[in-house]
Amino acid sequence: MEPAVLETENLVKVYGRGANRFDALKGLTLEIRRGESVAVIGKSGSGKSTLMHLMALLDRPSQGVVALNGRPVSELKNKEIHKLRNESFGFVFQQFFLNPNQTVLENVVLPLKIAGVAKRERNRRGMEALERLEMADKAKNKATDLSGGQKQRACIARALVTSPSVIFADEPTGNLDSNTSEVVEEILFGLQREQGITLVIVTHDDDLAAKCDRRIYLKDGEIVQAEEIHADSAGAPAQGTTGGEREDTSTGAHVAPAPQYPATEPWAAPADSDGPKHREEGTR
Ligand SMILES: Nc1ncnc2c1ncn2[C@@H]1O[C@H](COP(=O)(O)OP(=O)(O)OP(=O)(O)O)[C@@H](O)[C@H]1O
Repeated sequence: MEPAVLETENLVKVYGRGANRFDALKGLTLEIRRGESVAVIGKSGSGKSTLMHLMALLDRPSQGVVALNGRPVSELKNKEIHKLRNESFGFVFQQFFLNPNQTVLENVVLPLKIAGVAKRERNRRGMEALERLEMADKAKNKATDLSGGQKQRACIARALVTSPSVIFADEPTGNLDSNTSEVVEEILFGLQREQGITLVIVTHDDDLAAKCDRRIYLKDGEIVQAEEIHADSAGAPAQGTTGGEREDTSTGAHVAPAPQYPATEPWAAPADSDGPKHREEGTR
C-alpha cells in the first residue's frame, strides 16, 4: 500500500462565534494515499469545500492536525505554508479563476511566477504543460478567447506547471457540458495513471465520483462512510470512518452551489511576502 500523502486527525472547523457559531467539520480523521483518486461527496453544506480547503492548506483548522507526507503542517508560518502549497498542490476550480487580462500562458505560469522562477524557465515549463494539454496553440490568446473546455484545460495546465504531488479539484466539471466533462475527467485520471498524481475531487457528480478509487461521504461535517470502489470488500467502511448510514446523494434535490471563492487564493502570495498580487475573475 502506498504511504499517506495527506492525513487529517480530528479536524474541526468552526465558523463564527456565539449565537453565530457554526461547526462545519466535527472531528474528521482520514488518510489520502499517494497516487489514489478520492471523491469527496455529500449534499450542499455538508463541509466538502471546507475539508478541501483545510487539506490544501488554504485555511487553518480550528482544531486538529493536517499532515503532508507525514509532517504536521498546521503549526507552520503563513510563508512556509504558502511555499509548501505552491510546490506540492495544483488547483482546479469550477469557476476557472483565469485572469481575463492575461494570455493563457501568463495564466498558466502564475504559480511559477509567484515562486520566483525566472521568466524564460517558467515560460518553458508553461509551454510544456500546455503541450501536454494540447493547448500550445492557444498560449498567446487571451483567456477570454477560450471555450469552457479549453479554459478548464488551461486551468489543469496551471495546476500541473509546478509538478505537484496532489491536484485538488473542486467541481472541475461543474461548468462544462457532458462531452467536455468527459474530456476533462479523462485528462485528470490520465495524470493520476501516468504520473502518479493524487487526485482529491470535490463533486456532486455521481458519475465522476464513481470513477474515483475511493469515495468519502460527508454529512453535517462528519464522514458517514468511505467506500473502496475497487476493493474486494466494496461497501465496507474504510479506515478513518465512523461507519453509519450512507448518504444518498442521488435523491437529494440539488441546487447548483453558488460559486464560492477559496478562503485564500491558492496562487496569492502570503501577506508577509513580496510576491506579485493579482486579481482573477470567475469566468463562464
Ligand atoms: N466563511 C464561512 N463563514 C460561515 N459559515 C461558513 C463559511 N464557509 C462555509 N460556511 C458554512 O459551512 C458549511 C459547510 O460549507 P462548505 O462550503 O464546506 O459545504 P459544501 O459541502 O462544500 O457545500 P457546496 O456543495 O454547496 O459547495 C455550510 O453550512 C456553510 O454555510
